[in-house]
Amino acid sequence: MRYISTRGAAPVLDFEQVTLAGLGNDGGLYLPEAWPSLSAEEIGGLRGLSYVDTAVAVMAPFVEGTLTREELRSLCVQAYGRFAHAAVTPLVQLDQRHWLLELFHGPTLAFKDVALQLLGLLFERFLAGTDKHLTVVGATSGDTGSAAIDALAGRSGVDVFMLHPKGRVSDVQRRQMTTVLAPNIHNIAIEGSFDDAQALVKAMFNDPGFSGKFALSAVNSINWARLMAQVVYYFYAAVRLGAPERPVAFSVPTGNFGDVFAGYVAAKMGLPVAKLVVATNVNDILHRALSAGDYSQGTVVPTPSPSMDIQVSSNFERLLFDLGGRDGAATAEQMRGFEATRAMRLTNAQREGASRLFASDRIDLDDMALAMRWACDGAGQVIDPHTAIGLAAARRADLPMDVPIVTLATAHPAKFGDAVERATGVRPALPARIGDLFDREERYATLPGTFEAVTGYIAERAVARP
Ligand SMILES: Cc1ncc(COP(=O)(O)O)c(C=O)c1O
Ligand SMILES: N[C@@H](CCOP(=O)(O)O)C(=O)O
Repeated sequence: MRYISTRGAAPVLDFEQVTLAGLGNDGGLYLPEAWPSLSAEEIGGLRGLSYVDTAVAVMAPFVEGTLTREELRSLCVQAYGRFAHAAVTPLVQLDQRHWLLELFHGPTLAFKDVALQLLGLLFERFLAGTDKHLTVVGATSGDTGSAAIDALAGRSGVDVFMLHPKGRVSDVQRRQMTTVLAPNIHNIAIEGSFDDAQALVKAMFNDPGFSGKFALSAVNSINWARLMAQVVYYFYAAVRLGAPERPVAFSVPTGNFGDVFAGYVAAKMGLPVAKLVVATNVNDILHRALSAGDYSQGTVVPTPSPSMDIQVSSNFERLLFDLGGRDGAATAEQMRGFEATRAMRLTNAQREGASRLFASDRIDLDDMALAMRWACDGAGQVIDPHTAIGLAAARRADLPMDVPIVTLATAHPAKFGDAVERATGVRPALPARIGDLFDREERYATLPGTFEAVTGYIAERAVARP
């Protein structure tokens, strides 16, 4: 499999190269040159398979030429062996139509573990026997950071510099990052929002002086391997609910558009997806883009679903490229326009293409709390604020009654205990394996959110290219 950039001017890469590279050197995001497809028979054949075997069947075409099926299987056995549930991502029924897909049984209690446990092992494999030293630069609104740190702490050949917006992640999220004291982990709280942190990371990749000096790599969903691993659970859930004979809809709490783009990839591969509901909180750039063609950046408003407090959604560029006829030059121009004015209109082709598969909704604080209470009182499920946004949108979505709707449960409720308790009166307990989180020592730096401050800090600690 070969990978091309959304902006058309970066070198074409294979799977190993794309995993190590992260962002394209033209500022674009990589995706497969062509979507692989699974026939209805092959999708039917996934029924009854374990998570690991489903993962191998779904991901094999993406790693072709780099990993054999056996090598991929062995990495998946290791990655998913760390999950606390035998089904890895179990489905839970709420009522006749509504289901939760619990994606939070990994080591750091959010859906990010599904991809990052695998990515950590891929880095290890691709670095083994080389003298390469990777400098991972990442931005987090809370969950990517802890999952990446868990996956990479103590690994040789890689340093992680993780930027989070100071005071804008939950206490559990912050401590999951800052109490990991391995020497290759460097947490940085920046003054600013997640968007500021993400812009700094992209600027580091795009700065020839900095990216020429350090072998930069990414753990955010700009890294293709992240999305590839997330495609798996759409297949895993849908075949359990009757695919390929029966279409299934998904409601996805959305911020950076990575998780829902993985659903789009599943549909492109042949999975019968009735609808992908993009559920945002009041930071609603994606809802405005999909419902009115208006992709213009607002000011980030802090909410009880902090991981979705995002106003510039990285992966939207992948969708614009794919819907716009895969024209790299046109995507580059559209993105340059956005970067200059912080606003862009979707073309008619992009709007029409998106409306075939996507619906969207914006969920405010009251509706988020209502969804938490509905799940708790009506179905005995305590859910986190992000999942609640997905569920609220799922319950309002205009879909035929016979289509099952799966809401992606993206985080464990204990990560957001205060918000859950406020809405439901129930205080979810931290799982025993991190029960002592609040007794652990924290270590992190606080920096102004400027390119000079952050790159200066990293340059003093990172290993330069030979
Ligand atoms: C708990 C949780 N839910 C939802 C999201 C949004 O996912 P995405 O950024 O892939 O759209 C995030 C952050 O990525 C998250 O951490
Ligand atoms: N919500 C995310 C933001 C980063 O998203 P990513 O999927 O691009 O890594 C987080 O928790 O950090």
